[in-house]
Amino acid sequence: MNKSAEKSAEVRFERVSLRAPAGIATVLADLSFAIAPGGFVALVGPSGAGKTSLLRLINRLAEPSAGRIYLEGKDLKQLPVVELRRRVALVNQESKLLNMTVQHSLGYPLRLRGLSASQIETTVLDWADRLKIPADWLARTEVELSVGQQQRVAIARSLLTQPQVLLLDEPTSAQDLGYSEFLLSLLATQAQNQRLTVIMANHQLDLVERYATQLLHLHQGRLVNNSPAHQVNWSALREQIIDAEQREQADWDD
Ligand SMILES: Nc1ncnc2c1ncn2[C@@H]1O[C@H](COP(=O)(O)OP(=O)(O)OP(=O)(O)O)[C@@H](O)[C@H]1O
Repeated sequence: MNKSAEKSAEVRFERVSLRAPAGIATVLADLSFAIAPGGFVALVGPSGAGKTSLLRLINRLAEPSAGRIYLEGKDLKQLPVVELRRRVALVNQESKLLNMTVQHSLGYPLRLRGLSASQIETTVLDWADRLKIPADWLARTEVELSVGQQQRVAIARSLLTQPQVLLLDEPTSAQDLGYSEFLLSLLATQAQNQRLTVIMANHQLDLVERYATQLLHLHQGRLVNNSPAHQVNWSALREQIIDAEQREQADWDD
């Protein structure tokens, strides 16, 4: 990697490995890559390849067993975790509303940042509208929402704090095609216009290929492809991932 790419990188991994917490199994092995500000990264690979683990490293829900991770050139370990998590938001696969109504849950991170009640209300209503969260959901609690509806609320809650980096773990897994398409297009616009850096694990390659600017392809914890999206042969990639998943399933069945 040349020096200017290193300097301008928003997120940079330098020979990062991760071992499973209890044991010697290597979950991620020797990963090095850089993501530019405003990049929209498709993080792909078969189930178990390490996508969730990689996302968890970036907001320090896990620590590398070797190597370093940088945010705007600063080692993550030198950033206070609270500051890091304000700058880097993670929407994981089971985001919860913590027993609050949707409206309270959306306002909660803004309250923590000290915004006034009227600023909170305006921001919440604005982002609910942008993410197509109907007004009648706002008074509901978790048990009154489907998994897909909870997923939308979790994404809105992360976006309204305007993070610098947004980590998304399968954000469209419970959405219909129309909403998935809408969401990716909204994220691409945020990336382009607001310089939001998006790193998204997603299995729906046919959708992802239309919006991503960079591909990170993991296989068994190793980075097997890091390319600008326009250089990727997406149909070959789809075949590769399906093959890997079928091989793993066959090994499992034997
Ligand atoms: N806490 C843990 N302890 C032991 N092994 C773990 C732990 N977390 C993850 N692993 C293992 O690390 C590997 C990568 O898991 P990870 O969840 O990151 O994969 P993934 O690519 O996100 O998969 P999926 O697409 O199914 O969500 C798997 O083999 C998993 O079993």
